[in-house]
Amino acid sequence: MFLVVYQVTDLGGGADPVKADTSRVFSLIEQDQVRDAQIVDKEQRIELTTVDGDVYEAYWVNGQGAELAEQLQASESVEAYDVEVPQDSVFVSLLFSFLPLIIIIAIFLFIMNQMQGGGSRVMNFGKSKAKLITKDTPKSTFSDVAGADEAIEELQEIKEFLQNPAKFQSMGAKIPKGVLLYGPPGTGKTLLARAVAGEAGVPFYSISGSDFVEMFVGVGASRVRDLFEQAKTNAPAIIFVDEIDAVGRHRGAGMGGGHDEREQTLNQMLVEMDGFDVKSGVILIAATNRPDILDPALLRPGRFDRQIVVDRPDMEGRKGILSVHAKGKPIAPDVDLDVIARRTAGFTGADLSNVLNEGALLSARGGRNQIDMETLEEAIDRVMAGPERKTRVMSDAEKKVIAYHEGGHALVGHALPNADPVHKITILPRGRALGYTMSVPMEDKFLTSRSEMMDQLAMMLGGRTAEELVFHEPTTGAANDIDKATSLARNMVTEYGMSERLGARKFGNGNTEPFLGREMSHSREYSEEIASLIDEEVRRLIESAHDEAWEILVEYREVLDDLVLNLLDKETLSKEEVLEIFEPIRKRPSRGSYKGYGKRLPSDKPPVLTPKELALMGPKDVQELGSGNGQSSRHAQQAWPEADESEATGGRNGDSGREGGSEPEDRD
Ligand SMILES: Nc1ncnc2c1ncn2[C@@H]1O[C@H](COP(=O)(O)OP(=O)(O)OP(=O)(O)O)[C@@H](O)[C@H]1O
Ligand SMILES: [Zn+2]
Repeated sequence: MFLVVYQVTDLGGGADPVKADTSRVFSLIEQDQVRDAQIVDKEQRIELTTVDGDVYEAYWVNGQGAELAEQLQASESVEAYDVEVPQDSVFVSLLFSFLPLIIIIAIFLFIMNQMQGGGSRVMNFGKSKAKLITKDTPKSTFSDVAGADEAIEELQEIKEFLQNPAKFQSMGAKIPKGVLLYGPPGTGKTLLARAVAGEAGVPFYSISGSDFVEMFVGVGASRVRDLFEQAKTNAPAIIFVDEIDAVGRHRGAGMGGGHDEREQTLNQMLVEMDGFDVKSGVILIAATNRPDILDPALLRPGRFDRQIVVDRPDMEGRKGILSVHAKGKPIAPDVDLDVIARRTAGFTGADLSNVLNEGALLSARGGRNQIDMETLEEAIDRVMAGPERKTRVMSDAEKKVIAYHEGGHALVGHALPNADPVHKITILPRGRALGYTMSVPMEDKFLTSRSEMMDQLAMMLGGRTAEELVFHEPTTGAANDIDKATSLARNMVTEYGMSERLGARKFGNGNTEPFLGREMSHSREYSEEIASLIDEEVRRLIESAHDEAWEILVEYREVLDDLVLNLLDKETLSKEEVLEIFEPIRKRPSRGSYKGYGKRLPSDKPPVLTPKELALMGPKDVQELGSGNGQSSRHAQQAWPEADESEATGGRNGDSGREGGSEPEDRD
């Protein structure tokens, strides 16, 4: 910073000054030899240019500065002189006094950042603020959501409230403050929440729980406050918190006694929820796929006390979702959405929308102007197992092993009475699988019987068994099958009470996904004896399934060879082609009755008939059934010959269809 006295001229012009004695400088000035000068007060230095153009530099002692200035001013030859008083700017001096503090804070931030898992989040949390909370008024309506009729019905009330809060308030109606949507990823929870806002025409504030947690200390809680403030000023409105489990986990259950930041955020959310009431016209909708780990405080009355399941769609639902997403796409006339819905058991809405999108991409790439059935079939395979890897080169020997392996699955499955029909076999590598056999259940199932599980076990082991039988050498290809078979057998013993020796009891088995502290208490809820008994029973189930697969494959070795030849030739066989090859196979009889009753004798009385079954029977049969004499009871037994073995068992609902069936039998 220059303190300019008089006018500033070009000082010195860049020539290097010659060092001169102070006395010389004084005398030069006195003799009017100096043209201009620059005084640097702080350094007690003077730089001068003589009338001859020489440049000198000299230092003076403290106090001489004023004298110099006086002399310069008095001198007649001096055209200009300049005093420079270098002074630290306010900013610089502040910087220096706060520098230690700044360094400390920087180190602290750095450490915090490291603790939060690295990255440069601290540096850009200003940025993330912008995208963290999004606000819009969605255009979507309930008609964009298919296959979730029950959820929509439940949300109807919320929509009506948001459309006219005053009406509900004047009636003193109790409206839930919070609605929790839970279900697997991609089932349309976000879509539903947006549809409520769209239907009611209210603003939709959205934030994701994991974003909260990723943020920097103390910010999470204040963001929650912001969010509620904003929503309240724009009420009626919806606040949508996706992945609420990220903040709403059981408090104090994290590693090392809990995550402070998360807890603060959660507490703030609870405070906000308690603080607003129906009058505010704000409704909180949260989504999670882990409702089990939520802090119970969140689920208490007055908070998320309305809970709605959003599950994988059933066949009708899948068809509906497919039609929603087919809208606006050029679908070829040969496309039958019914067939596609049937083939996609276990798919979520997101998967199905992917199928149509993949179909559109494939068609565009292939230069077609319509999406046809064949393309959609290919799209299903892609969504199910990743894109076909045509480039992967497989040796002929490996191809043969894979063909026998897949053939083993298919043949065993076909020979068993309860396995799902084979839909397709391929030895084309896809995703992580080297080949797969796809079987499709006839209908969505919510209960799986013991006999069905036994058949599934044998089918799972069919691939490995074929390798053993044909090559006398198993490969790594069966690892995934073995994994699945083991967990199924283990579940049968420890979850579904299907072991005769252990009875209908549950044993925590660590098979369920471990979470929080629970994992530990899970591992041992029973004695060593029980543990080894469980192992023995699991082993028995697997062994008997293995034996069964072996028997079937030995019996139909010729059919297996035939199938393999065809597979090596065509790589993919359709259902019809497979059925033709399997022509000689006779289905095995139903398996022997379940002995798990112990001393208890099963009733020989058949179950009641459903109205549909009654309608199918002639009037004579009904009469006989109703008459109650010995003869009719024998008749009834014949009408239901498998009375004592088709014992329906504790169901795995929903995903059972996928478990046993349509998932690729992976050979990785
Ligand atoms: N029931 C449905 N009807 C129509 N489309 C659906 C349905 N479910 C999902 N989709 C499609 O899948 C996409 C993803 O669904 P969405 O994001 O709503 O799932 P989500 O349950 O919120 O998933 P996540 O738990 O991963 O957040 C939607 O944008 C929509 O295209
Ligand atoms: Zn396999």
